[in-house]
Amino acid sequence: MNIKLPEDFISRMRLQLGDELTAFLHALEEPPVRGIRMNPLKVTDSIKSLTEDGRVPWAKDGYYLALDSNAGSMILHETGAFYIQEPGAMLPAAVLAARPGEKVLDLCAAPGGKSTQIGCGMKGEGLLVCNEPVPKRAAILSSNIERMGLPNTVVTCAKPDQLAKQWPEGFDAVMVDAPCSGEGMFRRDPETRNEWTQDKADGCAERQQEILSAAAGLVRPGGRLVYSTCTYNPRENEENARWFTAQFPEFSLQAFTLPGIDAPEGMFTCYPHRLKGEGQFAALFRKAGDGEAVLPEDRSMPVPSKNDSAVFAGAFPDLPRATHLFGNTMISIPKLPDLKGIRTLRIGLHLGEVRGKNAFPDHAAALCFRTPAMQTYDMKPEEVVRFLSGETIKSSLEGWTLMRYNSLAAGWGKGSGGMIKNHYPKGLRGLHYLP
Ligand SMILES: C[S@@+](CC[C@H](N)C(=O)[O-])C[C@H]1O[C@@H](n2cnc3c(N)ncnc32)[C@H](O)[C@@H]1O
Repeated sequence: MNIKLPEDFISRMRLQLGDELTAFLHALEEPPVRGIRMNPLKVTDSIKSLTEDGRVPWAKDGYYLALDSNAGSMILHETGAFYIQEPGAMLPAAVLAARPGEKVLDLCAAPGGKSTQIGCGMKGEGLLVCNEPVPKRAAILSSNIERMGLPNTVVTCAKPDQLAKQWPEGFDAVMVDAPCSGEGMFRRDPETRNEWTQDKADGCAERQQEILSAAAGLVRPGGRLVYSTCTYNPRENEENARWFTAQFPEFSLQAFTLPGIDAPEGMFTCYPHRLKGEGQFAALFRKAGDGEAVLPEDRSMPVPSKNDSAVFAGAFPDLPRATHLFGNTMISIPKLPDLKGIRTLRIGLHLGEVRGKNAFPDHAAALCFRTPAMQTYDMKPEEVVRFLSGETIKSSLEGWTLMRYNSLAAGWGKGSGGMIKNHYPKGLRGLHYLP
């Protein structure tokens, strides 16, 4: 790795770390640390071949991952058995500690590392709104939410101030994992060293203040806010955290501890020479008072006709009942927040469609299925590789079939005349999956 660190960055880190600078610079030239988070909604036992590098102390279900692991190409990745995330990045959601039944907003959510960690902690109960203002990134976020099988999740694509107007004090907990100067990426992605300038970092600090200002209004009295970045820059981190409590005195920093982490002042930075992970900062705030998170319900969204509901429930009796129609898709969400005027990509669990007399299940519904009473087909490794590339599978089964691998659903197939026709989404098909 021959890309030099910017001189201004080194000078600032000297002031920041003093005697530790040499150890820090040395650590930046070491190989990066990788990690993986098992999906507790799908996997009950850890997957031995992927978890033998040991646990990440501060993150439930987090493990270190060998540098040369090809976990991202594995079929188990496609079935949502795990999410690849470097260990430092697992800290902010661990600090937020979202609980089942809460209303939680992840304001800067793509590609979904923190969102999926939060969603797993909520065990599919309550409401998780994942927002990403950049449309292409929001689509990736939505697909990761689907893959991990998280129901009760809404994916929006909006600016934070629009959400602040729509949902004042609507959430028990808000995550602000803000866009930043990315110094914590210098080891994992050395190219980022070339893009860094002090001016850019200053620009990030201003944008972070705008996002935090919007976030303040979204938290209910007594609720929590976690602010995080993947940079070491105090202007974006500690100074912004203190700026926030000065601007919004109803918020105060809260001490937190997690295994291997002690933050008596409510702020913590992962430095690679101190902890096994890449750079990450997290601050925990609590809003004064005590109040309920109230999200106005949307009563204008269409509901499926009785006939269509009956057709769908008849074909898929084990799926939850459809509560609304999102375009042509039947969805299930216990309480629908008011989404009028907000660009929305995903609402709750997408069940499927009814066309005429026929019901067609959605891919998301397959990935959310936990204990199917319906027809399943357990694929062998060579079959699942073919299934994920769009091929048919030989079988005498008839009708809709949940296609599984290692007890986890990979998608839908429909059996007819000795073949199971492939309903794995065209956009996800690929040839390079590994058993
Ligand atoms: C650090 S990344 C988030 C990573 C994500 N939380 C995860 O764990 O996978 C910051 C995200 O904020 C988005 N973003 C950019 N400008 C924003 C804004 N003004 N408000 C909210 N999010 C913004 C970026 O597009 C980017 O996806």
